[in-house]
Amino acid sequence: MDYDLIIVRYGEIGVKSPKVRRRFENKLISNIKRKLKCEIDINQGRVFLYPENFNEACEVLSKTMGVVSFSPAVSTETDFNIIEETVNEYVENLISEGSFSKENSFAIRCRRVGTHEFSSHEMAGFCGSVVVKATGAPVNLSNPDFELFVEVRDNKTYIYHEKIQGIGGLPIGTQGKVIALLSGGIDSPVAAFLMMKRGVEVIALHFNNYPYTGKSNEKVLKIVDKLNEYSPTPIKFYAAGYGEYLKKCIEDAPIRLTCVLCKSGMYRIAEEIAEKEGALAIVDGSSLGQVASQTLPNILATRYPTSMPVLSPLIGMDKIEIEEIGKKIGTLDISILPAPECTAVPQYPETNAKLDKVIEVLEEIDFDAEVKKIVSSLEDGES
Ligand SMILES: Nc1ncnc2c1ncn2[C@@H]1O[C@H](COP(=O)(O)OP(=O)(O)OP(=O)(O)O)[C@@H](O)[C@H]1O
Repeated sequence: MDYDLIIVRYGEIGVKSPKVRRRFENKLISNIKRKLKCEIDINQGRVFLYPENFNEACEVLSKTMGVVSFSPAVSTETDFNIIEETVNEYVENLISEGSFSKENSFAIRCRRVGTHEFSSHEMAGFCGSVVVKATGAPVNLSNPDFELFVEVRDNKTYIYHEKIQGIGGLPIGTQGKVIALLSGGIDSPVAAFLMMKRGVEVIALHFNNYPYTGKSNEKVLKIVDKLNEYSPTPIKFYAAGYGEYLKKCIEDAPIRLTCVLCKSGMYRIAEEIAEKEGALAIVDGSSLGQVASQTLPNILATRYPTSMPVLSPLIGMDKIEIEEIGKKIGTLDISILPAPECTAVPQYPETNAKLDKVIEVLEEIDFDAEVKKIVSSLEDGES
């Protein structure tokens, strides 16, 4: 099919006040433009894209936050004779591509914006009769095999047959920045993705537990690369060397508390980076009860030293639900690549941490000084 343009629909942006809406629309357009060189118009709640390569454009739109659905379309003038010609040509192309035949029942779905001497119902009836005349296919308005969409907007009319689903959400960059704790496991990439979908710019922070895990950051960098497919700009990546701090926790604190102290340190360091980067929250992949560190007492104890909000978008999800999202967005395949387990995890990790005891231990290990040390030696850079 020789398309002229792609019609892009966005959802929640449409219900904002005009000022906010304009800002969100501009962000959506600039995000698309960062990934795709093409002319873009915006009009009456729709974005119109005029790409050179339609496959590439569809690929970009399917990974752009804020896009609810999109349709490659042909455009024509709002004139019955020209519409008849265009519908005939469109249907001919569909038949030769094998996507429609006279055996398929069909319906015309018409929308109309502007002032015209016909109703959308009349236009649908007209286009339906054109298709019947050309193909002999039966009309079925309630349960058709095939739908052809005719969208009349003032003096322009658009014809398309596909509504390709996008991710939805809000354009990245409309909701500020967060620091996402990215482990290389299954959950944290999904958590980061869900926050990106709500319009935040994510800065990734990984803790390298070497020598208690492998030395390489390769796996987590692959995950960042995958998340980059959904981001208009490359995600900034920080890697913190965490082995020395873990050694201190193991040697100088009750062994059962290692995971609690490990997580507390992550949040505190994330908070320091957030302040430097102008981020207003921390995101992690906690899911209640999934592992020892994710019980309610431990969540309270680990977050205590941090005053910044820690957002856990997976907190109420089951592992299967999380894995399904990971699969859909392409991070799961990377997350399940083999990697050494962390050997700093004690045999019996604390699942019922007592806050006053944790506070006491944090003082004993001079937590703040440890955090400072790690922050000052951070490696940062774009992934
Ligand atoms: N090495 C790490 N670097 C950065 N963040 C981490 C690291 N380890 C854990 N986290 C953060 O803490 C969250 C909870 O980690 P935990 O190890 O308790 O659970 P998990 O189910 O193994 O998480 P994941 O599947 O994301 O690895 C992770 O989702 C992630 O956000």
